[in-house]
Amino acid sequence: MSNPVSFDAVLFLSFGGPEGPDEVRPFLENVTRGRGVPPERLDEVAEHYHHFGGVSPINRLNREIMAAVDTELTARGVDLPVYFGNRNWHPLVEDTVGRMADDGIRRALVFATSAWGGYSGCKQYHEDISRARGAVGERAPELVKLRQFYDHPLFVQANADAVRRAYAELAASTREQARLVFTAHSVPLQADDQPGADGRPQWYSRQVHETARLVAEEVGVDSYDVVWQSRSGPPSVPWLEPDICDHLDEVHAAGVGAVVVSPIGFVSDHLEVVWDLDNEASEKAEELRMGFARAATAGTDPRFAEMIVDLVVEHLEAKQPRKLSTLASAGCTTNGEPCAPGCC
Ligand SMILES: CC1=C(CCC(=O)O)c2cc3nc(cc4[nH]c(cc5[nH]c(cc1n2)c(C)c5CCC(=O)O)c(CCC(=O)O)c4C)C(CCC(=O)O)=C3C
Ligand SMILES: [Fe+2]
Repeated sequence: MSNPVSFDAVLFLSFGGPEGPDEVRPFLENVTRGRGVPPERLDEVAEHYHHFGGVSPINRLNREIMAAVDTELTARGVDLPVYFGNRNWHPLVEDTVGRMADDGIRRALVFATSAWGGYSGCKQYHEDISRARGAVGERAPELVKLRQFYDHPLFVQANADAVRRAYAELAASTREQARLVFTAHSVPLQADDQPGADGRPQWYSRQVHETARLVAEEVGVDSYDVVWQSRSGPPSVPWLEPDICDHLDEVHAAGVGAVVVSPIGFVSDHLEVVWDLDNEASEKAEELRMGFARAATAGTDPRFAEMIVDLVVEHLEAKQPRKLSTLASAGCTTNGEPCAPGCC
């Protein structure tokens, strides 16, 4: 007799990125489809990709995480294949879900590479799931997305250790006085104002602040900042602020001599991290003659893959969630249903 709640695969669902110069434009067009991003912004972002030969590191990094997840699943005795699908570039999630159907997959757990609630981090992944299933039709497997993990202890610890390593990179003379600055992707204020699963607005930014608090606490730093990066859209539309570069001016004027920048908003060192932080923000710090150390993202830490498997096992065995915050972790729904009516 078959177990009604058994799963036969994991789907690793991410953003996607181009892997060659010819792919940059079509990728950007997929990302911004109907989203009101001005063409000048697209030209500018295309340049960032071309600076790296038109190749985003995101797919390679995701494949590395998936390999680690595969090893960890085996180590924990969970026999599930891992499939890879993206929202904006190949392998596209529609094609992957088709392949899963061909392979006879009936029900899969979905890990999306965003820790957060909100439109881009949660609801848009639900839309991806629902669109992919629609494209495949009746044969499509049931897809259950795993919950938001912004406060999972392994995510917090991986980020905290990266912050400690970044402090160690700074010259000893500036280390003591260095300011800890967390960054995450900015979003339009209107998007952040949508109610979350708890019915209150600022679901995304509240979770980012919560992760920052938990990571700072783990590192033992009691004063820090949360700022935003990579804003796009027309200048007339307000987004979360301040931007990291404006913030560097501000802390410099206040006498800060060095910063540790921790991109907790992202799970890997993809293009928005390496361009906007390692190029733009680090250049800005150099202009200001401030010490600058960028903490690693959590994805390459072995604890990140361990956390993914933890989330899988938590779901399979209906365990108590391992979470450090009292703020909710929503996002776990079937076939792209919203977390709650009107959520994110
Ligand atoms: C909250 C958030 C996350 C974190 C949660 C998550 O990880 O999901 C995230 C991740 C990422 N964002 C990425 C890249 C881009 N994001 C863009 C545009 C936008 N992002 C937004 C938000 C977020 N984005 C928003 C509100 C827009 C405006 C247009 C829209 O409403 O959709 C654009 C278009 C150009 C531009 O407008 O800058 C690009 C190229 C990459 C891949 C980088 C690589 O290739 O290595 C990743 C992981
Ligand atoms: Fe949600």
